[in-house]
Amino acid sequence: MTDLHPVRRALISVSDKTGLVDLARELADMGVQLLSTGGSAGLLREAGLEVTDVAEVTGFPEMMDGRVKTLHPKVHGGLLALRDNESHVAAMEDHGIEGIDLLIVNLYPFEETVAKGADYDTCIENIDIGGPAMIRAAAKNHAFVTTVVDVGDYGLLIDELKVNEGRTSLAFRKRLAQIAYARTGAYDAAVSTWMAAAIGEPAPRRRVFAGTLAQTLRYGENPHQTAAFYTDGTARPGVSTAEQHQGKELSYNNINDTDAAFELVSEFLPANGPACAIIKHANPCGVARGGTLREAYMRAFDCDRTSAFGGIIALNRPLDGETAEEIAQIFTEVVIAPGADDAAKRVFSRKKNLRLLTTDGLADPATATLTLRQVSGGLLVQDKDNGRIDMDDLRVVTTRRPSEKEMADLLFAWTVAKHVKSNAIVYARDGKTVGIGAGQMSRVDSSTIAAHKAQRMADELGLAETPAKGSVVASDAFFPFPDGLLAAAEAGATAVIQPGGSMRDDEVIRAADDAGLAMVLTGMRHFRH
Ligand SMILES: NC(=O)c1ncn([C@@H]2O[C@H](COP(=O)(O)O)[C@@H](O)[C@H]2O)c1NC=O
Repeated sequence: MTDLHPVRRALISVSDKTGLVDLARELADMGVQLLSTGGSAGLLREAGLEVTDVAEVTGFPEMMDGRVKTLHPKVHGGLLALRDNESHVAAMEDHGIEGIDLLIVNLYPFEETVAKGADYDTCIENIDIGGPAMIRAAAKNHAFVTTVVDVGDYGLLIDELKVNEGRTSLAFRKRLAQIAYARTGAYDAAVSTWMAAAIGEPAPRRRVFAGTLAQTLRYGENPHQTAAFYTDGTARPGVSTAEQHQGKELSYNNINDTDAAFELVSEFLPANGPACAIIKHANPCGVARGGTLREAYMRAFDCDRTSAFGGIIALNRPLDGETAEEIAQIFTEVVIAPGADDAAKRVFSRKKNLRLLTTDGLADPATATLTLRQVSGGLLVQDKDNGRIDMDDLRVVTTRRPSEKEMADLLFAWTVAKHVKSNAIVYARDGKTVGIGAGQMSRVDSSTIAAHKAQRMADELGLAETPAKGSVVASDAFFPFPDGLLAAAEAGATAVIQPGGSMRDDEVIRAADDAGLAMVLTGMRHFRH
């Protein structure tokens, strides 16, 4: 196999024409002959470059609204022919096929068209056929042909050609071929995913997921694991789309925790007041509302000062200077917020290791997206838990109704519990968590841990009594027995929110009545594993 292969003839057919003229000019200067399709050729000609229309090569005009332009043996033969195979060379001579050494194609903007919410027919018309066909052909023949599918690779191509005096190396062509197949694969993944949604197919027989490398990571969850971060093109505000203002690169665990933090704080609409969530190991260790952002942060911090050290902080409003000053008092890994003012940025510039991320708004908790989890030999796919309840969805099942204040705290605690790993128990009072029990195999243990954390908060802050006294408690799933509920009552909770639905609901409700608790059932569970 020849290693360095000369580029004498290039076919250019691009939808995104960014950087095209500059690239083509460089190629022309190197003596490369340019072939091109309608719009691309027009642009190059306007720029004064000499171009041959593909239609002239094929002998057929572009037709059917561009559905057929390059689908012709003169194009595909030129891309696929093995230059060192006698019968291929003979076929080229017999049929007047000239080799194409370089293919520059980017595809109809199908993904962007879908993202804009275009109608069915418009999406269909934006499925590129000729482009992927050429890309796959050229990439298969990487022994001789160079395939460029990303505008971002134009510079690399020119450098490669300059270094090798108008030729490309096999290693370079192989690398670009891999990128090319990933591009056509991702393109078809987008088409099939869109079609599944369009025809209402929730579990298509074959499912393809695609991602674009956003960042290679120094390591994974642990230093001996390699890792990388891929984005799926979704424009959702959050860790994948945020702007990083300072600090070193995010790690695997940072990305995971920042996502958990921002998704949680996004539950709290800015119009309903400032809110803050502090996350450690993907679980909240403090969540609070406040009159100001600073107050929301301080109240969240007070829930579990020990765990908050080295945490990830998410805010539902743009970060201001006074909140930044407060946050800067201890070591924090990441702060994410829908904006940050100059004063805040000035404060953080003193903390070189702190990463500040700003987003374009909050993530809509009601958006229907998918979550994926890998198991050995497969992927579990489900809708993201975007279930939400309000006051009207609650069923009061105890003799005593929750007071208005209890009701507000119940809904707050329930919202937080949705973001805590199961079994989740959350104590809350006055719009702040006062004890969170996460990820235990027994609900009673989660209850006990949450109560213990509340007591520790009392000790740390020098409070006269545990803040669990007079709190409310949320449980992400039903209490199978009265024991978990009684543990909460013993800790001082006065009202309970839980899904209900246990075989022993009657027993649990009786126990609540006997303990003087008010209890509401949501009819919705929020397991999170
Ligand atoms: N049908 C074909 O034979 C065909 N060949 C190339 N294309 C696409 O046409 C676009 C470029 O068109 P133009 O140069 O006319 O702006 C590229 O995105 C390319 O992938 C085609 N269009 C759609 O399939």
